[in-house]
Amino acid sequence: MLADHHFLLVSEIVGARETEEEDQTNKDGGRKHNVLLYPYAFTVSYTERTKHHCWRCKDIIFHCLDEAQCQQWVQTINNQLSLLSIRPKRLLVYINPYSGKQRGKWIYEQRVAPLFSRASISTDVIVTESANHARDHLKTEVDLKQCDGVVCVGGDGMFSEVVHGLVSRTQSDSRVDQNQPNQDLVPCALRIGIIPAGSTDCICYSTTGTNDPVTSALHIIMGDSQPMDVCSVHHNNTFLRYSVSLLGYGFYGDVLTDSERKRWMGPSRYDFSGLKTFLTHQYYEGTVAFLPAKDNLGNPRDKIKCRTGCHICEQGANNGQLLSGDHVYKMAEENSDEETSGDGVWRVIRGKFLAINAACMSCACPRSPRGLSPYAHLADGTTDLILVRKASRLDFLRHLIRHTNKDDQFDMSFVEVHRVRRFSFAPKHSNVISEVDLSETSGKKICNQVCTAHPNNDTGHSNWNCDGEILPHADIQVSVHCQLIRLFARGVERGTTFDTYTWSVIEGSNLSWQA
Ligand SMILES: CCCCCCCCCCCCC/C=C/[C@@H](O)[C@H](COP(=O)(O)O)NC(C)=O
Ligand SMILES: Nc1ncnc2c1ncn2[C@@H]1O[C@H](COP(=O)(O)OP(=O)(O)O)[C@@H](O)[C@H]1O
Ligand SMILES: [Ca+2]
Repeated sequence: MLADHHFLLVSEIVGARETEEEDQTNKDGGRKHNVLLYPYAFTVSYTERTKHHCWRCKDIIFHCLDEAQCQQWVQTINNQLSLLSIRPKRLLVYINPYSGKQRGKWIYEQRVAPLFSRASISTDVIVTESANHARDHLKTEVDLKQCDGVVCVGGDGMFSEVVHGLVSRTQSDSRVDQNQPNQDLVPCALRIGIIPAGSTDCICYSTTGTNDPVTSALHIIMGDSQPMDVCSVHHNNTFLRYSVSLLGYGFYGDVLTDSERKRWMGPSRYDFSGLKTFLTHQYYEGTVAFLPAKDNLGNPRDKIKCRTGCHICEQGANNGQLLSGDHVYKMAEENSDEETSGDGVWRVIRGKFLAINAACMSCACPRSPRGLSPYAHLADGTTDLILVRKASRLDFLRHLIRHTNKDDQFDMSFVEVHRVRRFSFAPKHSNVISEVDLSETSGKKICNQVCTAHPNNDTGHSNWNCDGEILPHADIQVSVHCQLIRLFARGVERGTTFDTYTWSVIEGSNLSWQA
């Protein structure tokens, strides 16, 4: 072999192959003498980090004296890779051809499939024909033992379909009843990969640090694994949906409701509906009850970001956030003497809100690079509950704009934020008796609220935006299920000076990180 040195970690190699003739002359053009001295060559593809959390697949060509040596190198490298059991070998791929700018199929075929084939991954590809095609296929038809993971090509809605399919299938295979709000759910065995091709791509961005299809494909190939929390949403004792990113009532619910009628506009429908909803300036009255998270999981303003190998998420998993163990929890009215920082005390807040948002992860996306709750964690078993009370248009605008820059959107008198394990909401004008009782085992009614019957149930209510789907009920109960699913991702890697600083504060030592 030629003495041109390259160090490659096996764990960062995508695959090896004998170099095609055109590659030898094109890519290795500057080294024509190599071809004469060493006529045989093989190419090793590997991942390289570039800017802004993006990864690229690079090639190195190695030259050999004889063909047998060349083949042996290729075989040895690929054998080593096949021993890495964390890497997927068979994937089930769902493509939503209508996501975002309708480029999902092109993105997959042109940018992702060639990488999978380099990594010797075999795929079953399904282009969906209607909404819920992927969900129902996973729920009933697929033999899950026949693949090592599921990949969705699309936006947050498509990811949500795959989560619903996999989580529901796992529960029904284990005979677990999803309708019980207190039920501990069985974690899904298969990992999920997201190839971003949607309108918001918040889940991909929050778990990889970017919305780049090639980066996501490389995380899948490397067999990365990132556990993630899932919220279950119930109305009384009926299961409604799961949520992994944003549950938003008021502003984000209204933006979504309006934007659904404008799907033809593509991703810019959210800007249009966002402006319209902002100008409408509607507020909603209701009662929020929540169970705060344990103190060791930090708080939404502690400036500790969730990063690869996050210690807060590790604590969350160790806390044993089993929902069925909640019987010791009791109830405290707001402003009561009850110790509210300790675990186990429900709090109740009544008011008029412009928005009620629960962010189970940062919800960072290209529109808001720090996200709705910049210090929320992917896998700690909690969600950050953000209450935006009635305020002037100008103040609300200042709050919204802060999502797009570096200023603290929570540092405003009408905004409060709590890290919670469970919460519930009851709108004021409801024609049902809203019974917010999440703790069946306690035998105590946590919050009983008899609301005034309203003649027209359509007025005075917003809708919940549940990861981009509109929920049919305003009064809901939400529980966070710690680390219920896993993604082919590793969380956002450290890299900036600020992150390194935060890290050293947590660890009490000066650890640095090379990106
Ligand atoms: C005046 C300036 C206002 C700017 C405010 C910017 C805040 C943006 C925060 C966005 C948080 C998005 C959370 C993710 C939601 C997705 O699940 C959902 C569905 O995304 P999808 O259509 O499936 O890609 N998208 C929306 C916008 O509701
Ligand atoms: N073939 C299809 N035809 C119509 N709708 C589909 C199809 N496949 C998936 N969907 C639905 O399209 C919606 C939006 O998908 P998503 O991938 O999130 O795109 P976007 O980010 O643009 O909203 C989801 O609710 C999903 O269930
Ligand atoms: Ca979380």
